[in-house]
Amino acid sequence: MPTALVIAAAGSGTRLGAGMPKALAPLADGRALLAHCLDAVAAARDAGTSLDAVVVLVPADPDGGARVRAVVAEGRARLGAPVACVPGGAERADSVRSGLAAADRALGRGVPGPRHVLVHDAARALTPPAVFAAVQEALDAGAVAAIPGVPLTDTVKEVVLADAGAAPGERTLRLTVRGTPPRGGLRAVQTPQGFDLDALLAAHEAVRADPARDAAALTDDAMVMEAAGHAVAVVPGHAEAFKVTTPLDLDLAAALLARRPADRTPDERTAMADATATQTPALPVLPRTGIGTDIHQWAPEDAPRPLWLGGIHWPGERGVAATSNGDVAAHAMCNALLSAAGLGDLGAVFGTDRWEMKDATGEAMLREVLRLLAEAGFRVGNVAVQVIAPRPKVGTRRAEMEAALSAALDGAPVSVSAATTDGLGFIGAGEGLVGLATALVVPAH
Ligand SMILES: Nc1ccn([C@@H]2O[C@H](COP(=O)(O)OP(=O)(O)OP(=O)(O)O)[C@@H](O)[C@H]2O)c(=O)n1
Ligand SMILES: C[C@](O)(CO)[C@H](O)COP(=O)(O)O
Repeated sequence: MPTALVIAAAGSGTRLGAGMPKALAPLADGRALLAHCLDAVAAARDAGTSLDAVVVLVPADPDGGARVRAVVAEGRARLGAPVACVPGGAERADSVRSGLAAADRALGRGVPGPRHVLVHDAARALTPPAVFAAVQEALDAGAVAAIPGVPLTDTVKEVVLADAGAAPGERTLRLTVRGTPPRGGLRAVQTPQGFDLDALLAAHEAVRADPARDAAALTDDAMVMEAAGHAVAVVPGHAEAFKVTTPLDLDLAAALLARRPADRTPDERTAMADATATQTPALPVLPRTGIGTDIHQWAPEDAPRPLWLGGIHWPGERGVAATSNGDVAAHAMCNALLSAAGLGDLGAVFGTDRWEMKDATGEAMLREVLRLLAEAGFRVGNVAVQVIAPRPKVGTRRAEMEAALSAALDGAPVSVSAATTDGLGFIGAGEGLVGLATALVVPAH
């Protein structure tokens, strides 16, 4: 599919306060934010994202524009696609509209089939290749719009200005809470945002022609598509796709750069890590172990349920009482992995507000835990899980369980074992069964 990338780099960076256009602001290694963004695009391309044209929106003022063009000139060879620089507008939406027109020209009209565009913020300079890939995959699968999103970690309030209670003449306006949207249904969205190019061109044109629309209120391009009535798919984003907006974000960027295996010498990396250590908390450097358990009651004889254990179905075996599929092996593994990464446990992660995970299979939970681990900078070393129950006979299907559980963890080694309790305790009495797991995780970089 012909695909253009539009990089919005025309902003002034008021909130960063660097005294220069944000695209030029140096990160910890002295290189401009936009240079890092171009590296991220090159890395995405190397990892399989296909790009046929790149448009970079540069500041409209001649001096800032020339300096940003110079950064593009230095990085263009790494992109492996024709690159055009176009002056941006007053608001991000104005800039993007100019970029889309340039993308339209660059890809050419009359090509059979859809043309795609990825709209990316230069300010999300450290976005990992996986985010580009997820957006492009969704477009290739037929989505007209696809955006990366991450679950929220803060509770969000809708607030209103209220001066009730203010003394006469008091000028202070107070904010009061109007409501609290359920957090499980919210996502913080990132870029690149991917679209059918012709649909996005038409949607931007429609909002531009609407005098009631304020360009400053159009904070992303998905909104423009939503206004035109298009469905917008959400794919997994990544914590490292954060937007450099305030000076604190530069500290986070410095910490990330110090741990990335970029094309720097070991001495350069050590120097950066030393410089960063004074500003940011130490990053994990050692393997970490974790422990997890899960216990379920057997389902009552008069309300039978299927048994899922170790990622596989056990026909003919009595299932467990649970709202999920009750896979104690997978759940114990999730707990052990979260414990190893210091991310809490299943209750904390999937508790009451991750409604999209309700009724999830054990494998889906493991995949989500793996994603959370990656976000926190860890990959899985290995997991050992033991089922404590007189039945089913785990040994007969151990290899199948190990294969299913390992597949859910992208191939990380999983070993499965089993034990009984010699008839003792609640397990021996046939009340329920236990999953017990240990996990080792290691820093991803
Ligand atoms: N008129 C604008 C405004 C923003 N952007 C780009 O849109 C992205 C997201 O905007 P933001 O982070 O808000 O950047 P600034 O507008 O530069 O920052 P501020 O709002 O603090 O001034 C940035 O990569 C920015 O360069 C743009 O191309 N044109
Ligand atoms: C497009 C965006 O990055 C999605 O989160 C965001 O809306 C840009 O907002 P900004 O205020 O222009 O930084």
